Amino acid sequence: MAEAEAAERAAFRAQQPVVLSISRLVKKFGSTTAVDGIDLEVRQGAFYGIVGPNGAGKTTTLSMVTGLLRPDSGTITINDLDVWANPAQAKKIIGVLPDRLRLFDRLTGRQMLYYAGTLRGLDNKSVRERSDDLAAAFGLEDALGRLVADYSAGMTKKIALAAAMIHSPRILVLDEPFESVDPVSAANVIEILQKYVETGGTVVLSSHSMDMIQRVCDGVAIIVQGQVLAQGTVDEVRRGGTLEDRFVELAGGRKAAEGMEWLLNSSN
Ligand SMILES: Nc1ncnc2c1ncn2[C@@H]1O[C@H](COP(=O)(O)OP(=O)(O)OP(=O)(O)O)[C@@H](O)[C@H]1O
Repeated sequence: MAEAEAAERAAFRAQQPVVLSISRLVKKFGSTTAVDGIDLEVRQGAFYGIVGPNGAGKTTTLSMVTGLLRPDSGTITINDLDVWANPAQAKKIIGVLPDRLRLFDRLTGRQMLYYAGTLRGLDNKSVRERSDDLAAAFGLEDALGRLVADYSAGMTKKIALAAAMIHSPRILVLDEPFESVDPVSAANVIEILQKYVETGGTVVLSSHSMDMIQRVCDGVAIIVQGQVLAQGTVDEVRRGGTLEDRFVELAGGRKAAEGMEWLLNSSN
């Protein structure tokens, strides 16, 4: 986005209320500290990206934010509501796209949206109307009658995203929403999400696509080994370079070819 526009948006964003606050969050799995004291604040209307190398703790963090995984310590509040003290209330205002999709895939797309909507308390008519709107927005009109088990990876991602949005949540937490999604569909999804944040919704997503984050997000956090090493507006974090350069610098540089002589010499 243009620099002046980005600065204007950042100034506006700084005046918005904090909708997600993460404080001193810790999660260990045995001897592995997956999340090591994370502090983060996300304001209303933000399009916020969380990036980090594989195993950095992104999914673990987002699972705790959405009430799926209990933290060892620390607090998470959404709209001033402590997620782990009031999980049922908090979940009403969150839409979740989890990382490892475990869907009821013996349902058709329409049945899955019906299930998601009804579970969130919507009546039949609203579910039907919203399902049609979402299917059109995600280009899934022709797939609604088919079993989700038979969807491609990208289609599965899109139906899960539609299910996450059907109850019009105030905050969407999306773990790698663009993985396997083709570029045209990704652009459509981004457009939908941009409209959503323009009308006061908030998006928090994790992604490995630095280009996309740099292009569409206004805030970003770089997480490495369970800690936030940089956070702020995308311009603050990238410091004049690209987000990818800053990411590689903080993640410890490239070292892929070291010690791989056996492979590199294999054609001799
Ligand atoms: N259920 C679990 N049991 C044991 N260890 C786990 C569990 N879940 C995550 N971990 C470990 O916690 C660390 C953080 O994992 P996490 O999935 O949060 O990383 P990530 O940043 O989402 O990675 P990726 O980009 O590869 O998806 C890793 O070392 C992982 O092996």
